[in-house]
Amino acid sequence: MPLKMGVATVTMNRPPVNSLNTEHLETLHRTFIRLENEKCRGMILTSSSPTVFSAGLDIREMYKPELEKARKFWRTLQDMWLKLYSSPYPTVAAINGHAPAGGCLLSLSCEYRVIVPKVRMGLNETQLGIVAPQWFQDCMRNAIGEREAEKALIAGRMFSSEEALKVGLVDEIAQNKEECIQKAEAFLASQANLPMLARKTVKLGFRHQTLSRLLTGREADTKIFIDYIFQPKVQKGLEMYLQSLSKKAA
Ligand SMILES: CCCCC/C=C\C/C=C\C/C=C/C(=O)SCCNC(=O)CCNC(=O)[C@H](O)C(C)(C)COP(=O)(O)OP(=O)(O)OC[C@H]1O[C@@H](n2cnc3c(N)ncnc32)[C@H](O)[C@@H]1OP(=O)(O)O
Repeated sequence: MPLKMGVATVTMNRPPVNSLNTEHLETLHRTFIRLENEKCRGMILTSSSPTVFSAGLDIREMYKPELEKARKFWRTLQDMWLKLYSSPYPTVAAINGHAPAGGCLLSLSCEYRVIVPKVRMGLNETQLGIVAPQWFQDCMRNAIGEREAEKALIAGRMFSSEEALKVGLVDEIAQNKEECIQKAEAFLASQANLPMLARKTVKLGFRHQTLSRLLTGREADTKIFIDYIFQPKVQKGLEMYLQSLSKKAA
């Protein structure tokens, strides 16, 4: 995590697709805490993969899990998201590859998004037979508005880079990762002279409702997750999805 002029670039590096298991989520959470403690001036979130930003939650954490491990997984996801979404420093996602589901959530939790061409992003949970949790939905709604979010979430729509720009899911398209990082740095530079306290207060004001919805209902949210994924038909769906992903590789 190099800090250049107080700006950190956090590069996810969990091959092959940066899927988010408990350990990876813990690493991200610790990183965001450290950045806050070190009074970082801005953060760029990106990926070491040339084709994938993040494939979202690691489906193997939800497929036939032990109950306590599944609970821990979900609480760690909540912790990581609460830290990122409420970060006092400016955040940019340099989306240098596909960003389905939890990968899309990561980018939506940043303040500004730059994407490379020819990749897809969105909350595709419905297509997997699972449901994007309320706070995932809130992040999408906050980015693109009620009507577009409702349509996208019901369909589990994956947007192309161009479609994402058109609907406001991302702020800019860059030609490649290098340009993506340059544009991310330019956004952070545009924020650098703003009084930090005022900036942070306005950001948290906008995000307060979404954050408190989870903060006041964390246990209930965990229970909803557990009850949902332990349903036999949901497990069957996850099994088939995992098989389809593996078959693709074969
Ligand atoms: C109100 C009620 C609310 C109830 C809430 C309850 C439940 C909801 C809970 C959570 C919400 C879920 C959020 C999620 O994030 S679910 C994950 C969704 N992710 C996806 O659908 C992406 C799947 N992956 C892909 O589409 C592709 O892999 C890719 C990202 C486009 C990359 O393609 P590429 O061709 O480069 O790679 P491969 O497809 O060959 O994959 C390589 C390798 O990785 C494995 N893999 C891919 N994605 C995942 C994943 N998300 N988890 C685990 N493993 C993954 C894939 O199987 C391959 O493995 P192999 O061993 O075969 O090499």
